Order: sequence, then C-alpha cells, then structure tokens
Amino acid sequence: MSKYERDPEFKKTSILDDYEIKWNRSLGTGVSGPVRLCIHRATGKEYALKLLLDRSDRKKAEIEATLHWRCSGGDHIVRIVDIYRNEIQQPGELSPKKRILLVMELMEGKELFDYISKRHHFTEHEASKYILQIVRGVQFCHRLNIAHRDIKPENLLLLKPASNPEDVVIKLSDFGFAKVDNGDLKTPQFTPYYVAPQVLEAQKRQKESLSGYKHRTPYYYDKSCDIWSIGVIMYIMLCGYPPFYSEVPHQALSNRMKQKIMSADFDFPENDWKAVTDEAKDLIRKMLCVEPSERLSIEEVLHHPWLAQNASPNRDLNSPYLISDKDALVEVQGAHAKLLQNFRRDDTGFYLKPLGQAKNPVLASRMKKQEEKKESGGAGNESEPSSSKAVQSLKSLMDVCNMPPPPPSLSSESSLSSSFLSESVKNALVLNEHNASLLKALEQESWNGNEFIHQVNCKRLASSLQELIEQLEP
Ligand SMILES: Nc1ncnc2c1ncn2[C@@H]1O[C@H](COP(=O)(O)OP(=O)(O)OP(=O)(O)O)[C@@H](O)[C@H]1O
Repeated sequence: MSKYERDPEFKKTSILDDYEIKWNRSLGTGVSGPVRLCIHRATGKEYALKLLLDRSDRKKAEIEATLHWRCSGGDHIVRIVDIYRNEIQQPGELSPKKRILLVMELMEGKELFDYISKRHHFTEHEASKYILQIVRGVQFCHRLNIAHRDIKPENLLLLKPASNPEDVVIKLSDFGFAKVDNGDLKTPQFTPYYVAPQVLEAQKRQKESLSGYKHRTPYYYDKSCDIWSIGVIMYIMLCGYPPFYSEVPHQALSNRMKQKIMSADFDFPENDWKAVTDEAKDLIRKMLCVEPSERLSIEEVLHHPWLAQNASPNRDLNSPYLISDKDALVEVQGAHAKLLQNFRRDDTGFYLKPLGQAKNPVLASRMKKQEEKKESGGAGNESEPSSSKAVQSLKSLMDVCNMPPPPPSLSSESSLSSSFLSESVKNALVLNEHNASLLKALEQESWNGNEFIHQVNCKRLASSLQELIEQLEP
C-alpha cells in the first residue's frame, strides 16, 4: 500500500530539524506567496516548499494539502513528500504564523506554453504526447473522485530531460481549488479562459438564489469542468490562440465571453487548422461540449483515437510561432477578424505576448479616465452613496491587478503599469482610508503610502481585494 493511500500525517515537529529553507530562493509566486527551495538535511536533496496560512476559521489549507497528498501517487502529479503544521516566521514578518508546509518534489517552474513557444519544431504528434500526460494526471485525480478545478498552464509544471525535449514530463500541481466530487460541487470557482459553462451556470444560479429566486432542481457541476479546461489547453497548443476571447481586456470575464463559453461558440479557422487532423478537432469538440453530461469523461478522452492510436502526424504546427511572435499574431488577428474582433486576453493565467505589445490601450484609457475624474474633482456620480463608491474604487483597483502583465521586453510599459497601479491605489484609499484590511493588504505588498517598494504580487492583492469587496457588499 502506497503511503498516499492513507491520509497524510501533518508533522508537528519543526520543519527546520529536517530541512534547510532557502528563504532567498523563490521558485515562483502565487496567491499564497512564494514557493521556496529547501534542502533535506539528511540527503542533501532539493525540494520545493509551499507555505500555506493555517487559519483556524477556514480549512482551505488543510483541504489543499490533503487532496494534493491523495493524488501524489500519480505519475503526472507533482509529488508531496512531507507535510508539516508549524508556527514559522518568514523573513520580514514580525511574528511567527501558523502554517501548513508542503514539501514537494522540485520541478522546473517553466510554464508549458512558454516552453512550447521556444520550440523550433512542434508537431501534432508531440502535442498529443503532452495532452496525454495532462489527461493521465487528471485521470488519476478523477479516479480518486477529486476534481482539480483549476487546470491551466501555470499549474502544469515541467521536468525537462537534458537529452530529448520531446521527453519532457508534465505534472499537475496547485490543488488550491480541488474538491472531492460527490456530484454536488456548487461553489463557482474558476480562472477565466479555462472556465467551463456549468461553472458559469452555477455562478448564475447562486446569484439568483441569493436574490430569492428558487430553482426547481439544484444545479451541480463536477469533474467534467476539468475536461473542458483540457479542451481549451489542447486548442491553444494546436493553433497558438485561445478558442474564446474577451472583448474587454481589463474585465475578469466579459458578458460576451460568458455567452460564447456558455454556447461553446468557437470554430477552427481554416487557415490555422487545415494541417490539423480531424481526430484532434473531434476530440476538442467533444471536450468543449456545453452540456456536461454529453462531454467526454476522462476515461473516454483517453480512449479517443487521437490519444489512443498515437498516430497524429509529425508535421510542424504554427502554435509556438503564434504564441511567441508578434507579427504572426497580427496576421492571425487579420485573418480571423470575426473571432478576434474586439477581443483581447484578460487573464493573468498565461500571456500571449504579441497581444500585449501594442501600447496597452486599456491602460491608457483607464489612466485618462482617472485623470478626468481627478480634474472634475470627484470620484464619479455624486448621487451614488459613498459606500458604493468606496466598493467601486476597490473593484477598479482589483481590475487593474487582474490585468495581464506587460511582456518582459517592454520595460517602459512595465513602469507605466506600476505607476498606474500606484495611482489606482491612491484613488481607492481616498474612499477607504480607514479600512484596516485594505491597509494591511497594501502593507503586505510593500506599499509605503506613495508607491510599492518591491514587486507587487498582483494576484495576491486582487484576491485580498475580492475578499474585502465580498465583506463590504451586502
Ligand atoms: N514543486 C514545484 N517545483 C518548482 N516550482 C514550483 C513547484 N510548485 C510551485 N512552483 C512554482 O511556484 C508557483 C506558485 O505555485 P502554486 O501555483 O502552487 O501556488 P499558488 O499560490 O497556489 O498559486 P496560484 O496563484 O496559481 O493559485 C508556480 O507557478 C511555480 O512557478
């Protein structure tokens, strides 16, 4: 019996007895803060350490640790080797905090699409090998009745062999949104772009029931939303752009995009898809199927000919080029104006570099609006109650945090966005100056009253703002 078939032991002894934590070696940062490098004292082996706040009022960290642990026996799941429950102080903190510490196998943090964009030759055959690994990871979770619910490129970590790049190993990580699927998952939880229709429907229904509307039958969503996400990832892998675009880049998920997702309104533009096999398109259609009961199960995906027959062609795909190349994407935009018209990426999930290389019009127009507001001496409609204006200003700040980062090559745009972020914080503070939670969240991001001293973790700030808005809104 593998140790992962038993529930995990949350060790109470100090992690520092067993591991040396390299506090200055961040492997990547998410909502829960940086994942650090640590070294097993007895063997000298390197691991990744994720630190989760262990809040007594919420079981979130414990659930993430437990579900990730249960899936850790899978070949395509990042393995947890140890879990500790310790009070530990990170550098820069005033006092120790209760934490759950996940010691994981060390992966190469590179993101899947970033890796693909650097490949000179990338074929449908190779894409099928990558998708197969993702499917195997998800299959492992689903067999344990666990839905991951946040399958996106940043949560697919890589191990690269020195020899053949085709042998890259892909593993699924970050079980922060995972749940045991009893067929009654109804917390609307998603990341835009990879969100399945039934998640949106669940969200709509939850809103309706909060406003008193009663549904005759409860609406549920389940593991099948993971299949939808794999469908979106496969689509992008084969052509270089996503099947659904948002028309409003700064908005988390526009109504238009929601409509498109809920009606599975996508196609395979001939120019980019003519070299792709019908089997691949057939599989995508069956994964991006609106009705969850008609969508393939993970076992059916595995048995689909595109994966089962291992016969996809070795022809080069354009996707790496389109994912990374500005000119190519401009061509795509022209050729598929219908699909791309007015749509832009809005998710920080992964970044289609070329789209952001135009001088960010959203940023510019938002700055202009803020300027106009300042000049007119107000924060908007005077008849609005000040509390709703305060919430609105927090929402605007959250929108800014959720905007995609500029590409590293555009340092000027980067400084523009950080000064815009500071301006947005100041605007929010005018109406929320006594909000202790806001001040705390800003301090955590090194806000000195005028600007951020260090790199801001926009995802984490957006998530704190979301919590705050939920508390303030009736
Ligand atoms: N086992 C690992 N080995 C190497 N790097 C890792 C490992 N686990 C996580 N990372 C790095 O840390 C980043 C954040 O990890 P993770 O996604 O688990 O954190 P999170 O706080 O839950 O993030 P998110 O904001 O996506 O919810 C990853 O994108 C990756 O770059």
